Amino acid sequence: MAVVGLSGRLARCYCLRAVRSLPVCSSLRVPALQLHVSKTAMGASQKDFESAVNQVKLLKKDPGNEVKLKLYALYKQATEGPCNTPKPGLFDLINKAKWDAWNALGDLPKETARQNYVDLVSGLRSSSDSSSQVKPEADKKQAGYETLVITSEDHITKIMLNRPAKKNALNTQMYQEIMLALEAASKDDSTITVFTGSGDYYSSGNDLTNFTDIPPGGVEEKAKNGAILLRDFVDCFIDFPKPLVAVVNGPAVGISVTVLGLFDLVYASDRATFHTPFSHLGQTPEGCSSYTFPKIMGLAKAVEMLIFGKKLTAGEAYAQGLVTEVFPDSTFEKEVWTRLKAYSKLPRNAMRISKQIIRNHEKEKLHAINAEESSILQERWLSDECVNAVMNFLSQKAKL
Ligand SMILES: CCCC/C=C/CC(=O)SCCNC(=O)CCNC(=O)[C@H](O)C(C)(C)COP(=O)(O)OP(=O)(O)OC[C@H]1O[C@@H](n2cnc3c(N)ncnc32)[C@H](O)[C@@H]1OP(=O)(O)O
Repeated sequence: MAVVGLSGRLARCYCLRAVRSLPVCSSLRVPALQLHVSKTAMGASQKDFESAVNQVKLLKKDPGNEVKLKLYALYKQATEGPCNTPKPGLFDLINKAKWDAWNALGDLPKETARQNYVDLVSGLRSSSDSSSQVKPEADKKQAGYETLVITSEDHITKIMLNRPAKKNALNTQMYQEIMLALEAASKDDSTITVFTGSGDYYSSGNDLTNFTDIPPGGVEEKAKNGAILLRDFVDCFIDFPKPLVAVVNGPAVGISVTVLGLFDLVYASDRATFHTPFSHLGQTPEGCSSYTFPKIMGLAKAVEMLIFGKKLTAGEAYAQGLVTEVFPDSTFEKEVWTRLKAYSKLPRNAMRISKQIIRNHEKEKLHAINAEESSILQERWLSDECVNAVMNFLSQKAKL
């Protein structure tokens, strides 16, 4: 009984929430994992640490209570230093187990705890990855994703956003699965990677219910975690090494529009629209759009979209250079996939290297812009303007 309770309570602590609902993996055992734990401070940066905290949520398998306790203890040591809180009472089993784990770290320096946390997560990730390798057969739906449908066929990896009942709004799980999918696609044998949406929408952007799940650290912690997630998510697009194609099957909103500036081809159905209503939501541009949009369409048109929330038709988005080509909805799928299948036969390395030449000199700049946009949004999410706009949507008083 204690173990079951421990799992539930621990899951609420320090970014372990996502692990709670997943099945326990008996192949993940503490001694093997401890081999990955460095006993000396190797100097993991704060960014590495924050990224590891985020990666814990990506684990596909529950690492078990012992490892969760170890993660908890290292997290506390890394962020607060040695345990100096009173020991919980004998019958407070869960908090006592947590206290014991933290206290056992003694005077371990914060930096070493930070590094050990990063190493432990890295070990967990490799165990998790190797136990969930993609099947060798191509052209099969890849398992392990709940919010995406991923298929590989004709040297094309297709990532389909798959929450049609919610207009493919991006919830936290979808952000995380997309990052995983991009990492896998960057290494698989496909030549190009394609994003599309299932149902009538491409995507309605950030899932506004993301704002409702407040962690123990309160709204500030929520905003901080959101900014880290956003930065990591957009970084994956900036760094993606192969040609990236958006097949925009219907309306696109918010972050699903802004990251299009980081894609290499954007094909749109004539039913698609492109809408970035940031001011309406008390928010500000993300996805590097504060830089890519003025560059793509000129300052005047970028301002209309990003500050005044003007919704563009597919034809207008094409005229502004955001979209590569528009197709009639009735023949959209057929025409686009015929085109993409032909492109996918082009030499893989040549395409990859060409993308590098075209994009690499801007990468550093894009990472810096992404970091800045994310940190500005972290503040915005705490503003009355944003809170009121989200409340209005959630209480069904407002739609776009
Ligand atoms: C890591 C954080 C990054 C943050 C950065 C991102 C910035 C953005 O992306 S801002 C853009 C945020 N998106 C929105 O504001 C869109 C909100 N949605 C709407 O206005 C309408 O739903 C929409 C115009 C898209 C579609 O309208 P309808 O055709 O009338 O459909 P419904 O409203 O009935 O939608 C069906 C169903 O889906 C839910 N839904 C749709 N979009 C979202 C969303 N973005 N977040 C959460 N939920 C969404 C909607 O509530 C309905 O749900 P049910 O009522 O349960 O059926």
